[in-house]
Amino acid sequence: MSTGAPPVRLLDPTAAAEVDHAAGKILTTYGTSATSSQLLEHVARSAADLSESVRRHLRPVDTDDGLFVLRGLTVDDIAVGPTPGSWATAGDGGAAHDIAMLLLATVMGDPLAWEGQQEGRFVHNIVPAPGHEEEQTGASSDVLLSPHTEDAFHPDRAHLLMLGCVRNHDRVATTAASVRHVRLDEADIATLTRPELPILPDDAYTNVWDPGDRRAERPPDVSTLWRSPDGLTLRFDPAYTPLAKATPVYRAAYGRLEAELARVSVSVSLDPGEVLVIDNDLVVHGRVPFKARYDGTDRWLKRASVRVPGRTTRPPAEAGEHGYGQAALVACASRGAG
Ligand SMILES: O=C(O)CCC(=O)C(=O)O
Ligand SMILES: [Fe+2]
Repeated sequence: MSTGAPPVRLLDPTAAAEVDHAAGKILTTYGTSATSSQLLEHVARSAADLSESVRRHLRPVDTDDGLFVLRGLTVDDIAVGPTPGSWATAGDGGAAHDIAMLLLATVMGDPLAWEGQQEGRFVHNIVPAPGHEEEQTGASSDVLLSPHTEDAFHPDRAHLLMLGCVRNHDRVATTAASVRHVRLDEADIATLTRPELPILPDDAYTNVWDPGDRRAERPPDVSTLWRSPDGLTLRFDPAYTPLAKATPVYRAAYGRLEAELARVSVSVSLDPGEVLVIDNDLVVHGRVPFKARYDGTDRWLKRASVRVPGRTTRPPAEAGEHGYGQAALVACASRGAG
């Protein structure tokens, strides 16, 4: 695995204070980061008022790395309180950071949430949880979280994924691999562009159709790779892809893509206050294994998802997919709600 340094965008103290101040005002008004339409409208208005300097730092991902680290925000390790024992008990822990994430998300596009994930909240808490150590979800720890496209099963998945660090004493790394750095021959790209396998919903969802549901009988086959007008993009989640059903040719090409992604993968150990912004069409992300502490000092990330209106990075056929009954909730902030 390569450890090439990711592009860093540094907010100066004035720009960082501006984001903190706007988030603090919203938190004082609502007393919670739980999202209501009023709070989202307030976030949209405040985001529209952020300075040119903040906006410049949040311009689209502009290198083939497909990501950047926003640095300059800070976290008070004492004031933020102990790391919650699971997302379900996180409540308003680190609520000011939730709102800061929403403000940043809103500058970049429309924040996105899911009815069936973390009770529809727009900012998720990613913390290790007892009993989930070996899952392929954000709550695991003991196992490698293998590289994946976020919410790969769904046609309305995020264009951008944001991971904001609240605490990471053990400097546990997120991994990221860009499809724009892989070397594959044209035949493999053509094979992996052909829809041959579905991607099934991951274990973090509570209310998708169960496998017995008649509507789930025909999971749509999807393209793993796609040549968009912008360049090559991918949709990849081997842990939830029934590879055993593929032809040997497809399996071999998929294996070569997986090996290339491992070759170009970089490790990003986030420090408190840093926000990793990942282009979910270019980059698959994961996390190295670690030992959870379960003592209130565990690693704690905030996660937000963003849709960018007008993007043309995906196969048109995706628009007809059912998404397994999972509804995306989109705050249409970038179009100036309120
Ligand atoms: O824990 C991490 O660094 C990434 C976890 C992850 O895949 C996610 O939150 O979507
Ligand atoms: Fe993820």
